[in-house]
Amino acid sequence: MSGVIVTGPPKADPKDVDAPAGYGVATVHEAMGRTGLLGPGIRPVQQGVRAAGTAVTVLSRPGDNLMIHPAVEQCGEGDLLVVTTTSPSTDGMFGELFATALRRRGVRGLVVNAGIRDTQELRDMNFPAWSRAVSAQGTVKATDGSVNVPVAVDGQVIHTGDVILGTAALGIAALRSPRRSEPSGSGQRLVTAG
Ligand SMILES: O=C([O-])CC(=O)C(=O)O
Ligand SMILES: [Mg+2]
Repeated sequence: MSGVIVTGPPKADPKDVDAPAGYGVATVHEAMGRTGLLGPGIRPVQQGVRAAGTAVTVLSRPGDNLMIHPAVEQCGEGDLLVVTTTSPSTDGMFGELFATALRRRGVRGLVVNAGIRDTQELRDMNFPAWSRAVSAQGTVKATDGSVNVPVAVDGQVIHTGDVILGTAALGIAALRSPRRSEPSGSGQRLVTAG
């Protein structure tokens, strides 16, 4: 796989990120016309958290978390990291070390369409995270992939710059703004994870 790292992608307007943060996922999803709900395969790692952030996306090989490293470098204040793999995987590709690095950059949380580990530490850190699986299975750091390209997560395509909202109930939704189709990339989708 030949990868690409897109730097300096368009970011959501902070008011578009913070506006839905006070509402539950179900409310926002309904208000957006019941569109974009991701499947229930992505589950909260802990209860009692809510996160809203701008998507930085990662496409990795299964069982290989190399690309999360450059993705962390692309993350900044108010972002939320979204990771998927090129074929299904439940390996634990994210844990407390990555969470610590992301938190230092002001990142608000994580959605990983694969496995997560160090879950007790993530709860102790109060780091909001949603995943397909919990698994201590280690991953290699060997193969290139992509950062900030569109990624598919449980039935929806998430673009870098989309707004992601997560709460600790069931469900995850992706809601697309019509502006997203503009070539300038100035629009964002609202993605909710609950
Ligand atoms: O290091 C890894 O491969 C993933 C992990 O456990 C961490 O981020 O703490
Ligand atoms: Mg670890």
